[in-house]
Amino acid sequence: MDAVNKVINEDLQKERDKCKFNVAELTAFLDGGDKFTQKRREKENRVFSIQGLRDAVPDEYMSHKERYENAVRKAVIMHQTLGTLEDKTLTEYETARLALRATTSSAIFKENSPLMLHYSMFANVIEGQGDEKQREYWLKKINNMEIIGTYAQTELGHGTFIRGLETTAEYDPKTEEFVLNSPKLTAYKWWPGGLAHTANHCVVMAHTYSQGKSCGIQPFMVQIRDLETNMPMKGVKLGEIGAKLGFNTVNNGFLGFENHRIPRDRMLMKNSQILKDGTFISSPNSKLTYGTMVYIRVSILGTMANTLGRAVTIATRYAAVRRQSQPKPNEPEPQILDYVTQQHKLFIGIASSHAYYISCFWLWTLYHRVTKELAVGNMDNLAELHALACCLKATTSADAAVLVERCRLACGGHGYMLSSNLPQIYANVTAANTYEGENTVMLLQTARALVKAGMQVAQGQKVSPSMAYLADQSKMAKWDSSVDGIVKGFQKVAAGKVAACLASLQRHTNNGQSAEDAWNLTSVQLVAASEAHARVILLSVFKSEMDVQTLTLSGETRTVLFQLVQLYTIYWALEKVGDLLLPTTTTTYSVSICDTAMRCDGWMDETSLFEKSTIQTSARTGIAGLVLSGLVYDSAVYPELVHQSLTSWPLQ
Ligand SMILES: CC(C)(COP(=O)(O)OP(=O)(O)OC[C@H]1O[C@@H](n2cnc3c(N)ncnc32)[C@H](O)[C@@H]1OP(=O)(O)O)[C@@H](O)C(=O)NCCC(=O)NCCSC(=O)CCCC(=O)O
Ligand SMILES: Cc1cc2nc3c(=O)[nH]c(=O)nc-3n(C[C@H](O)[C@H](O)[C@H](O)COP(=O)(O)OP(=O)(O)OC[C@H]3O[C@@H](n4cnc5c(N)ncnc54)[C@H](O)[C@@H]3O)c2cc1C
Repeated sequence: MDAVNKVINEDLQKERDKCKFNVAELTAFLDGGDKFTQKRREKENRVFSIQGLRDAVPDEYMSHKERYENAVRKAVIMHQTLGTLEDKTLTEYETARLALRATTSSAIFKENSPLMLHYSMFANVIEGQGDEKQREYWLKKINNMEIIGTYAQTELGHGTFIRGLETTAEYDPKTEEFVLNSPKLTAYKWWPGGLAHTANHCVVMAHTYSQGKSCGIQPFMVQIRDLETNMPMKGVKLGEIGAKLGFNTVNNGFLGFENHRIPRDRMLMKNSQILKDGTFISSPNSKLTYGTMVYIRVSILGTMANTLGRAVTIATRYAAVRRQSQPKPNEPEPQILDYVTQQHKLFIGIASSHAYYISCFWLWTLYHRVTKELAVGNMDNLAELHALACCLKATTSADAAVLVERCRLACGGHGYMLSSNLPQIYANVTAANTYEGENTVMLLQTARALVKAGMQVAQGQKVSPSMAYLADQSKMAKWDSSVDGIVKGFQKVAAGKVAACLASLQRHTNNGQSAEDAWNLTSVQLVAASEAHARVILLSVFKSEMDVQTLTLSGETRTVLFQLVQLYTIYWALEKVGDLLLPTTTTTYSVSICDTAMRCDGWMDETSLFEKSTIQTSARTGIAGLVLSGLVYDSAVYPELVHQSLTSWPLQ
């Protein structure tokens, strides 16, 4: 340890010495307690002490094939090292929490492991979709690595639209088998990780038919390669999809079927069944088939916390050791960390990473509760979980990608070097904007739930807890610049946007548009409403969970954590200041600006501005007026926000 300390850069050491809180306490807080920090370290020490996991040559100097082989080699060592560490004494929540923090894999694979999908979606889909017998049979093989699997859903022609999948599984009662086919090129599975050369089994989502009728999309366990030779099974076509921005060691592949037969019991039958004679028994809720995606969307919040945490750690350390320019003559060049603009770039990354951890733990708790409810047939909270997972997955992955790129830029030229690892981290993080549900599509899913909730509020009905604030708007006091006050402001913004969406949908349908066209015409606002809702959740959960969870921490640690909460909140208040300063009462702006098409319960309806080109000029003038009146309306708030942001960002 002494030897290591001696080579630590002097500036970095000075920064560390300035720390006013107990680092071990904060670490244990994030891990969920000392016991878990210890478990995590044990895992890390085992992995990091293995010489064979260090690359002799940097990945980027290897050929594509060498990189893949090197990744497989390391994945095998990782499994041999960690495979036995499963701790039966932990609850599901604790295991998930530990897995979130113990991300040894990201230190070993720059572009992820070829077994990534085996551990995540493949194992989870058997857990969630298999009946008891199937779970018992397959999970043992999965845990022992007797088989290696992946999750094959996306096709060349369809990723988002699952109901449009073209792979078919037709039941043949004579042989009690399903016959799998890829009728067209667009029906080929395209993207699954590990499919190209690694996996010998996969769960295939296929459009299922029995007795000449569609039984919807169902999951099937399919052996795709011979376990001895690793060659494709009869009627199976496999290959690699090609080079990508990142994920190059994940071995993403394609898969096609030609009359490939599998036994009846390979359909995962926890939710839907096909009996021997071909009778189809449908799931109590067709969306249960999509359960694995919900699981991964929840875990993506943790992935974003870790990934952003890595990037901002690299960039902040760099900012401590890098010196540049000479603002004061005859004085040494300052550390770039002393520039407030540099702090502005980096500290929001630190705050966001913490916000995502906290939100992820919170969402896991809901996930585990809903999973338990589903096990006893209670579907009441599935829609809320889905709506939260979608918008939080989309918002955190979009923000994390922006912030990681900002970290890269904050390292100047060195951030452009692969040796900084920031380009690879960016490639990983930006992928999350697309995989597991493309972000716009995810936001539109949450928007569906928001629109429903908005209509329920209008009819005086109760809505789900995370959307209850939509009903409280009239009672709500004016927002202010405290953290809780800003959360209220964001609730007003989201409620206003939802109301504007409802009005726009109504107007379009009144004008004779179909519900689908009205939805499409309103979709830019729907996405904005959904994002605003996600901001409400992220801000309010960060604050409220911190309030409760930090009670036992020392004053110094609490202080720094609440500085992060404050920083995160003020940052987003300033980012969305236009939204926050728009007046939310009908009295602040009037019909005369550009007629009722522009307003909805006092909220500006942006679509109508674009649509009504004839009134665009007057509408623009109107916006200026609105913003001005907004400033008057909240004149006390804005300067205070700016002041607070400037004084609280440079954390001690
Ligand atoms: C776009 C949607 C969400 C819905 O599409 P749709 O065809 O309009 O759906 P629908 O059948 O009409 O249903 C709409 C209805 O279904 C509900 N719903 C949709 N998904 C869920 C869910 N998971 N849980 C609970 N409910 C769900 C929606 O809320 C709608 O409900 P509503 O009608 O409003 O009451 C869906 O098809 C979807 O999830 N698409 C995204 C595909 C995706 O995520 N693929 C992931 C592939 S695997 C992968 O990327 C691995 C990456 C690697 C890694 O993880 O590391
Ligand atoms: C790195 C990576 C790993 C992956 N791993 C796997 C895997 O292991 N297994 C697997 O099955 N899949 C995997 N995928 C596939 C991934 O899940 C899909 O790419 C994703 O679901 C998006 O689908 P798509 O590619 O068809 O995009 P599209 O749906 O074609 O999206 C293209 C554009 O169309 C827009 N769009 C589409 N539909 C709508 C709509 N209804 N309303 C508004 N806009 C819309 C989108 O917003 C987007 O801008 C992976 C993808 C990546 C990038």
